[in-house]
Amino acid sequence: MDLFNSSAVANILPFDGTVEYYGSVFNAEKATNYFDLLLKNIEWKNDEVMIFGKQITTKRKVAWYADDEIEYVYSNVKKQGLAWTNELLAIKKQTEELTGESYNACLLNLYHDGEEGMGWHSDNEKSIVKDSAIASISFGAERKFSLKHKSSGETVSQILESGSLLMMKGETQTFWLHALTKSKKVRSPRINLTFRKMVI
Ligand SMILES: O=C(O)CCC(=O)C(=O)O
Ligand SMILES: [Fe+2]
Repeated sequence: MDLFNSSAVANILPFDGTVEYYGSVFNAEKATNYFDLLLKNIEWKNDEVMIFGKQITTKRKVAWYADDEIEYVYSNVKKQGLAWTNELLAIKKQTEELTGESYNACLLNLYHDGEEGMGWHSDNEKSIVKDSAIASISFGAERKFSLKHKSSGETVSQILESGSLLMMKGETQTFWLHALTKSKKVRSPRINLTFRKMVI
């Protein structure tokens, strides 16, 4: 770590990948403002996922925004990327500056409360550029984000604050799963954005 560079961010993974938690990068006022704008302006849809061969409609809502021509196949459902909104472009720009990476798509998730979460998975579809950075921005309720090593089972957790940035990169998706843990204690909504680099 460069001790003279105050923006140096530590890797929270012990091995086999890099996950950097920057903490809050948007102040509370900006975070609340973005939460309200995204809630209102994003075309939220219930997600369709395949669980043990059954099509399930999730309570969690999702949306897929991307540069032209990029589509996304997920649980056998093909999604055409919607055109970037002003606030998404502003958040994307700031995320690119902070992480020193560029992104061409964003998956948004709206969790109404702690009863909604996301199970263990890795974002390693062929449509994603291999080992590219994925930047995750959170607004609203604080939630626990966990990573689990695929062979050792070792886990690492991080509370994601409102306005925070977490970046996963390198071999993280090859060796680790991640999940958003459910919690009965969380009674307010959270919006998460994952900026990605898709193959074009
Ligand atoms: O909500 C989160 O923090 C995680 C979202 C996630 O893993 C995903 O969209 O692939
Ligand atoms: Fe993910």
